[in-house]
Amino acid sequence: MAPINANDINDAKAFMPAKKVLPEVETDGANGNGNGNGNGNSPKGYSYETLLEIANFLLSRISVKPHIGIICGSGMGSLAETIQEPVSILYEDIPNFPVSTVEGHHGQLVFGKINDIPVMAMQGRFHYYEGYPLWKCCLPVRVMKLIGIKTLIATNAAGGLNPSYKIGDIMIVKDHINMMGFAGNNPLHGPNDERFGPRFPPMSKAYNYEYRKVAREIAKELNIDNIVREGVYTCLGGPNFETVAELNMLKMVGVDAVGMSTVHEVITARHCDLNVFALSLITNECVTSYDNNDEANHEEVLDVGRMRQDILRKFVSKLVERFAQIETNH
Ligand SMILES: O=P(O)(O)O[C@H]1O[C@H](CO)[C@@H](O)[C@H]1O
Ligand SMILES: Nc1nc2[nH]cnc2c(=O)[nH]1
Repeated sequence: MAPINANDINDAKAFMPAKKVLPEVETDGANGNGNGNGNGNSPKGYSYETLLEIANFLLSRISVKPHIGIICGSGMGSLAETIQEPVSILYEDIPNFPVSTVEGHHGQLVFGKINDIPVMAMQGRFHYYEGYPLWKCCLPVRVMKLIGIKTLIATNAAGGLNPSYKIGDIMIVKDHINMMGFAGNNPLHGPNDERFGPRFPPMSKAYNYEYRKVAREIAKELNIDNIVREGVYTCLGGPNFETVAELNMLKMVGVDAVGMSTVHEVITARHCDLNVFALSLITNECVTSYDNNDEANHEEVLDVGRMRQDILRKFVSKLVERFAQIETNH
């Protein structure tokens, strides 16, 4: 056989579901996991001033400041299609902004209104497995804070680990387990900038209780309470889906749904005092038995997102309306 060369290795990218050029893997920490000093103060991190520049760039493009930020999960980008009077800005046109590389993540911000409430939606989030350090995955959350957003609604696609969960269920996230954090990989790793928040932020009330209660009420009003659950989410680094043994371990420690996002975004959001609501769309049932021949795959994840898009749009637009009311009353 002909010897393998660098071009052959590059050709392997053709088999990846990437739609854009992959980012350089950023290893600005001594441990090579991309997190060392990566909280915005390292030479390779982004300073408060750089984030402010991004925020000001965005504010110069819009006429109304958004109150609520929405992160659209894999295959859930159509949530942003409910936005009226939309102003879309591609990530690649925003100075110093990362770009989306994953199928099902369009790669743009959409500003406008949902039920008359000014919002900003990320049609595409950034994942650790794309090669971004966690602080960079969460950079848009800090930008949200700087442009005046008070509430973050994070959505994600996740595997259902709780045996009672079905494909297409929507799980209100009541808590998370930061598995990557257990190994020291945290978006807040590195020097702390007090202008964003404290060195040691609490996480015991990460997912706003009032929002969760209202979300359950909305589920009843929309007659979808039979598919709406409440549970614990965890994020693993990905990009591979989990082994049977890994899933059984997660189940034992109380995880209801597993994905590859959200946890670090929520930590960053709580650090800078955003109110947080998160939901998981259960896109696949996790395989916890060696007798089960099913295998998780990204196409199915995207298909379930499409299948549930109408319900999710209705649900999220009600959430936006009611969360805004709660904030006005406070
Ligand atoms: O968490 P979101 O971005 O919704 O996507 C989830 O679905 C993808 C795997 O199919 C992974 O990116 C996982 O994190
Ligand atoms: N880690 C992980 N992420 C997912 N995203 C959608 N489904 C899954 C899953 O089963 N596992």
